[in-house]
Amino acid sequence: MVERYALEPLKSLWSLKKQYERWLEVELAVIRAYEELGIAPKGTFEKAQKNSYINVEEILDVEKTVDHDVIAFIKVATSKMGDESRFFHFGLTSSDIVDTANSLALVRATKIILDELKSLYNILIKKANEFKDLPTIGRTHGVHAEPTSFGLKFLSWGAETERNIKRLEFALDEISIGKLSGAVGNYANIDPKVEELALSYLGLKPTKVATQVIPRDIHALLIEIFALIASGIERIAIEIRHLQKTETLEVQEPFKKGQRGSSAMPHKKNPILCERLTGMSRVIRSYINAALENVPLWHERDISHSSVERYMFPDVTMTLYYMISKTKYLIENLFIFKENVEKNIDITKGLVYSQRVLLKLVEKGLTREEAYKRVQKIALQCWKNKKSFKEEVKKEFNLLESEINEIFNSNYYLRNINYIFDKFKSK
Ligand SMILES: O=C(O)C[C@H](Nc1ncnc2c1ncn2[C@@H]1O[C@H](COP(=O)(O)O)[C@@H](O)[C@H]1O)C(=O)O
Repeated sequence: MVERYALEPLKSLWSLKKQYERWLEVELAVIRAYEELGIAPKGTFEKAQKNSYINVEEILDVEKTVDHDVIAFIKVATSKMGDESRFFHFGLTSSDIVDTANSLALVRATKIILDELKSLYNILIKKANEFKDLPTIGRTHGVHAEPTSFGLKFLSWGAETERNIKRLEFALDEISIGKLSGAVGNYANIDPKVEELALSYLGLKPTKVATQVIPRDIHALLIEIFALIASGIERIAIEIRHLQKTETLEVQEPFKKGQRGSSAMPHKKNPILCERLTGMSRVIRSYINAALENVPLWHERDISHSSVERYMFPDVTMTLYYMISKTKYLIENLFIFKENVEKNIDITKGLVYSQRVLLKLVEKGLTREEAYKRVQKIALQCWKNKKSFKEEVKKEFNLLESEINEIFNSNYYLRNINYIFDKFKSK
């Protein structure tokens, strides 16, 4: 992970020290279960907990010799224990510890991300309501289409965030599993009751069917949903970048006191945060492939997924957490230039009302084909000669002044906006 983007509390969650502490948490939960089930003598858990020892440097030093990270951990963790060490890692394989501890880390990281996502959702919905009644030009293919509500942009992002919250809650439930079923996942050397009880202490459920590891499709889904969330944020960032173009200037991302836009051009305020969010989204999406390639492992497992996950889990969760936090700041502090929003509706001199002219003529008895041809003809002339479409419509068609004014009115396009907002609320 790039230090520049590493935010607490996720940064320390992925430290090596915290990783060993989670491994110990799992090992101790198993000892507690052994004691509870009468397999280990009373007091074993308390002694094991008291005498367990973690020292990152010492573990790394032992690893240099044994070239096996879990074995190095076990050696150091039990180095100050007495007889209770007999129950440490008893009947377990390394991945019982690593995978269960990974689940703990992912559950904790996902809960932090979920809270942040819910907070972003609230900010988006607040902005949606604030700008619900502000007309803006809707653009399709980058070309002015028809007026719409400025608040609807925020509502659309909020609705997407709401879907992503539900998806992430599903993935969180799916990843809330551990496995303590031994070398090939068949409980040959461990009683399934130990797994059930130990995992319950950790707030996890047993994996329904495991090999030596928890199946990687479960992790892949989580990464895909993280990538979906990142892409949703990129959608927001791209909209803001487009709306911040000099020619458009409807919005501007926050620009702090003392901030400088360009080393060369002092006049500039660039959408640097939105561009960063766009780039980060690419990085997160790029992990989808690796996550999917982790799914087909050899036989009861191979360990090709492990190195991938050392990058992927911290990188994806930390980057996403950074992205959501910054998007909250971005939306809360976004400059919205209402005058430009309103002004831009009219830069095509009324062409954006062409459909309403067409429909009025059909209402008055023209065929659709005839009406389309006649409206398109004057619309294209107006486009070419930069003439007012409203004035040409007045000249060309026999319409009442009141009908013309009703047609060329951006507020008309907001007539169902409350319906849309209510429909969203009532889901
Ligand atoms: O309980 C066991 O250990 C069983 C063993 N399977 C293993 N399970 C978990 N870890 C293992 C396993 N094998 C190796 N290692 C150690 O994993 C580390 C992998 O390092 P990296 O590829 O850098 O992520 C690296 O430190 C490896 O030494 C098996 O033979 O099935």
